[in-house]
Amino acid sequence: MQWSVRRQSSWVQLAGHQGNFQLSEGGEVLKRFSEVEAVCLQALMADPLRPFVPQYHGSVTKGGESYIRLKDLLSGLKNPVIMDCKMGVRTYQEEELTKAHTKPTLRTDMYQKMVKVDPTAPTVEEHKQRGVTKWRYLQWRDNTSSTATLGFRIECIMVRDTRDFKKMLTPAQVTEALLSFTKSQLHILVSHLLQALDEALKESPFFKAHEVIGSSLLFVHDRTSQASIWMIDFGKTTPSPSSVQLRHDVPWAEGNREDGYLIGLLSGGSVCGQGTINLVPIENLIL
Ligand SMILES: O=P(O)(O)O[C@H]1[C@H](O)[C@@H](OP(=O)(O)O)[C@H](OP(=O)(O)O)[C@@H](OP(=O)(O)O)[C@H]1O
Ligand SMILES: Nc1ncnc2c1ncn2[C@@H]1O[C@H](COP(=O)(O)OP(=O)(O)O)[C@@H](O)[C@H]1O
Repeated sequence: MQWSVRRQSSWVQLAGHQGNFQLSEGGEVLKRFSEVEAVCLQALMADPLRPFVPQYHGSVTKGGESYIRLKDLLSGLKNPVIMDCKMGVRTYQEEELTKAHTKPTLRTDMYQKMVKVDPTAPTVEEHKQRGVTKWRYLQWRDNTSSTATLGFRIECIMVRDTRDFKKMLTPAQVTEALLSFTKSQLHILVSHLLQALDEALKESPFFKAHEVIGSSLLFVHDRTSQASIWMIDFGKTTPSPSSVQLRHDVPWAEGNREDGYLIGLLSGGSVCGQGTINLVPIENLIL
């Protein structure tokens, strides 16, 4: 996942794969087609979670590429503030672990991403091979972020503001402005939206029957009364085996398929509720 901010007019892509999205007409975005994601979105359109999922309009082929058509969640917002939180206690599928054990493929790009963050993270052997398996990389990312402990991690926050900052002089002033602004929205997000989402998840046949891996909650507000939370990215969300009844609120152990989604929702809600937003280092706020 890149910490990228790409802007096409007012549209912003906070995270995710480069080149996966295209802005389309009529308040839609196009996301590179994935069968797994399309099947999930189709099912979600008839599920209690529908109000929390961008409207799905089927697929389209453009320039020889297939895309999923989604409602543009930023459409109509002048100065959106967006936060992408990746949910769950792990971001790799169990199949990735099996592959790492049985048929390991070494990824040089992931080794390089790892070394860039922490040159001491790879083992002696990984340094020698200049590669790590995808499972090893994703697990390392989970363990070195809040994913494994809190059940979610903040991928990126973006604040756009057209207020006049010219006379805002000191770092303290800027910090205070940012924090007070974000804080004032937390109340809305926590008390209303997170609770409503929690209730919808508990009612949802889709949620009961799916292992939700690597999916994000996209928080969007525009500093007015408009605030929303959206479930996005179902590229690694798959039906759980019929023999497994997922709870979503217990830790993962190999074979139990648990994703820990509700652990993340609960801890995210309590972090926000206490107003302790210092979980997000200031340098990660992109203006
Ligand atoms: O965020 P960083 O540390 O860059 O790592 C990324 C994210 O984990 C991506 O997950 P997501 O799409 O949920 O953000 C994952 O894509 P997958 O969805 O394919 O697992 C990428 O795997 P590769 O696409 O194999 O590189 C991996 O390189
Ligand atoms: N329907 C949407 N409307 C507006 N922005 C979106 C929408 N879906 C995704 N995005 C933006 O794109 C980013 C990456 O989305 P995601 O589905 O996670 O991509 P990937 O599968 O490549 O990881 C999000 O963080 C968000 O900023």
